[in-house]
Amino acid sequence: MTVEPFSLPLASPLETAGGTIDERRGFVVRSDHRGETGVGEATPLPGWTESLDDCRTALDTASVADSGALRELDAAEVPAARHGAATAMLDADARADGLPLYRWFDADRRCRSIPANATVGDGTAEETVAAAAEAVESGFGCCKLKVGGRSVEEDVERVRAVREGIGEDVTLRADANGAWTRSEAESAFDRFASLGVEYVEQPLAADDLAGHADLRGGSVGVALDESLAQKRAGAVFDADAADVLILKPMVLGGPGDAYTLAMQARERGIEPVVTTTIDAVVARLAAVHVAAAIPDVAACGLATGDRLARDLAADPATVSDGQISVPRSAGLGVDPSEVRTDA
Ligand SMILES: O=C(O)CCC(=O)c1ccccc1C(=O)O
Ligand SMILES: [Mg+2]
Repeated sequence: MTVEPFSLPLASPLETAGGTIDERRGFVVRSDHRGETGVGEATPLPGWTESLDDCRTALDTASVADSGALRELDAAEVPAARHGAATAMLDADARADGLPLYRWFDADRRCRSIPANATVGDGTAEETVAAAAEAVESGFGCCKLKVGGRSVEEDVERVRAVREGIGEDVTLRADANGAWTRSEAESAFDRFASLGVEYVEQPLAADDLAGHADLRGGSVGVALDESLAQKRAGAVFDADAADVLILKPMVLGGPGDAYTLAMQARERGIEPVVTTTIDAVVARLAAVHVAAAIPDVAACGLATGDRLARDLAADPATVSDGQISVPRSAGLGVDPSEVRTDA
């Protein structure tokens, strides 16, 4: 296994209630397995995963373990490092079996494209309406707005302005990134109901599973994201705390773990939604394959590639009309030799 660092600036930083993401640093991982070279990506996001230093240390340690690198990497401790190594192995496996990765997960499936939501960062009402309108203009049928960075009053006005600007037919979601108190969340949910908001991601702090369970039951759903990063999925299931689970393969330890969790969620009547952590092309492709393996998947947060100023390779999973095309070639759909950290 080889490990190569990269650093990619964002052309359009993502403003959230938890801060601004303006650069992504990580590692390209290559691994020889079953006669194929597979490629993976470990792009940690502190707060969500281990730090960049801890990721590097874990990958270096795993790469000198001559077999079973994956066994050295604990999904709870170093999820991004494990994602990098696991993706490289899966890419090689799927290549060896001549299947696109999503069909390596489920050979019976055929999927040409998956629906995506547009991701609209925090901003003034005018900025938010402009970004949402541009997304709808380009064909997105679902927009996710970052909220929680300003007062509930202001966020309600932002969402109202967007709803008026884009009409009734576009699905609207919000993501508070854990910013609200229980009473702020209750008032936001009341007001969002009449604006047709489908669900709010992480309205409350990650550890408040009981508070999230109490918010459920109305027309606005509860989606958990940070809670899943912090807690075991079993605790989220046991608390009946979610209508929707946000699955970020980079946070969960890899594409295989994310796929397994998606299927477990479905069995419990919880809708899985796959998203990136604003990753480079290799990890975005892995997430696209996880989403493609889920029958009738809901719109996913995977249209994030255009935020990067440059990338590790050309992206074969193109976005058009709010749909992401699913690569049909074996593995992830990118040639490992075309993945370059100095691009
Ligand atoms: O879900 C999306 O639309 C894009 C991904 C996204 O919002 C995100 C990206 C990086 C870190 C956290 C988050 C988040 O969902 O909170
Ligand atoms: Mg989120």
